[in-house]
Amino acid sequence: NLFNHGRNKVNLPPGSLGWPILGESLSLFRAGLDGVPERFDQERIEKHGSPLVFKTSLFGNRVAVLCGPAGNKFLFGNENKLVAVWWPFPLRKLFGRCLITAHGDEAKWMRKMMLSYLGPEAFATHYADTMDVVTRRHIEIYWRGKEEVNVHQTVKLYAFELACCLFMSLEEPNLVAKLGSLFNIFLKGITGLPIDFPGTRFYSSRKAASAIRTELMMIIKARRVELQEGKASPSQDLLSHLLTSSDENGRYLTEMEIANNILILLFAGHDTSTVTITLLMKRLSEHPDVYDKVLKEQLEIRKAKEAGESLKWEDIQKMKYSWNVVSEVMRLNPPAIGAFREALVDFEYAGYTIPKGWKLYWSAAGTHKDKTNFEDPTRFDPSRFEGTGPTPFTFVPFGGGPRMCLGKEFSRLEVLTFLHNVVTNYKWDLLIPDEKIKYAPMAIPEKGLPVRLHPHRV
Ligand code: HEM
Repeated sequence: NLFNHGRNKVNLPPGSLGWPILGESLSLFRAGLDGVPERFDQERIEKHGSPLVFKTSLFGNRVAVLCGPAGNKFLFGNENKLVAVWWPFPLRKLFGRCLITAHGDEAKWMRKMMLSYLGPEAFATHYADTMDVVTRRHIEIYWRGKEEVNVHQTVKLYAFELACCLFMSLEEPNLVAKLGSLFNIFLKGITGLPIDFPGTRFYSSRKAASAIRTELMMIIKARRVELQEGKASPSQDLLSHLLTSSDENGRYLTEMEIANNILILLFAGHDTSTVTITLLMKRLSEHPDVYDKVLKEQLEIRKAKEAGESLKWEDIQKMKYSWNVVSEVMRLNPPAIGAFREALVDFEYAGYTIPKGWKLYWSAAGTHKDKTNFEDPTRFDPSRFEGTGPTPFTFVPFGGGPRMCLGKEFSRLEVLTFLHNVVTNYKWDLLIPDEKIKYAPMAIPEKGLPVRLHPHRV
């Protein structure tokens, strides 16, 4: 143990460990609530004079924050060697055995299995149509004929319905609504303190997670029977795929592991996509010139299709300008502000020692708002993504390396399909101009972005 060597004093990174137990967690929360999570990094880099790394303490853990592209590259490149993915306790406890708590070969296997359903090929062959159909249905039910819409609330519903449909072929409105309301209770306990007795958020969240698991287990068991009887197909959706795929030793996921993995996908894909679409609509309304260019690109795609024909994989590939706009939205407000790793061994970084067991943090918010990576970093400017785009490891909304976001492609398709359908139908005004964005821990406009809709005249 490094700390027992009186003679070899360990050279820890500069920084403060703050208060006992709480550490500097409150500063991080406060920076988020003020809408500037990057302030946490910026203040410490300035104070301690190291642009590369500083130490802090968060949620009872000693943490080294590795800053900027060099830190991102180091952490993404050393997964399973010097570091391994790590999530704070409430998450690990609530999700049980699944991808985010698995490491090494097991994590690789689970990722591969899920990716074969979330990657571009699956989209192209299995569900491009379905995604567009579900999106149009959502617009018909929740947007058509309305003068005003609360974007965040409505899109939340959309993301959940879409995931239920594509992951489990679940469309029965009452069951989706029941799962949705349980899921919202579940989400509230994920980032709070893990205090577990009746009345606390964590307790309600744990109860909601177990009620969702019970529902999922019923769906999984029913599907297993349908598959055995030939009434469902192995490639029908993610659920069938997980039930019928094994590793090279013939190991299948248990039903509980399948339920936990579906829960993690619902969680990881829910607020992230919702936030991206909500802030995209905010920026498009604030920048009419950008809106016009996006509309032009989307109308060209629409015009090349028959009336009512669904979007195809090739159409999504043509949405280049639109994707630059989405990227700039995620640069300014990364839906996930960063993520953690754990040190597997003692190692050196930038001349400092990081002891085994310490946690490490990479910060998308800090990297994206640093003027050494992006000129005039608070200005909204999609042209940054033209040509070769940002330099490697400076734009990291999805992380990188072996634990990069598994839903990167899925969310690209989801956001662009939604964007296509919303801009070709509407222009909109913000009912609260300059609505403040706060992070708790994900970015949301304070009142959920109420907008007034103006349907295009046809
Ligand atoms: C705009 C949308 C999204 C953003 C910005 C985003 C961002 C991220 C980030 C930053 C991570 C952590 C990577 C790390 O630890 O280094 C992550 C992990 C993950 N994401 Fe996403 N995500 C998005 C959408 C989705 C969607 C739609 C899904 C599922 C369909 C998904 C599934 C996952 C999973 C399963 C992980 C854990 C991967 C692992 O530990 O191996 N994400 N995401």
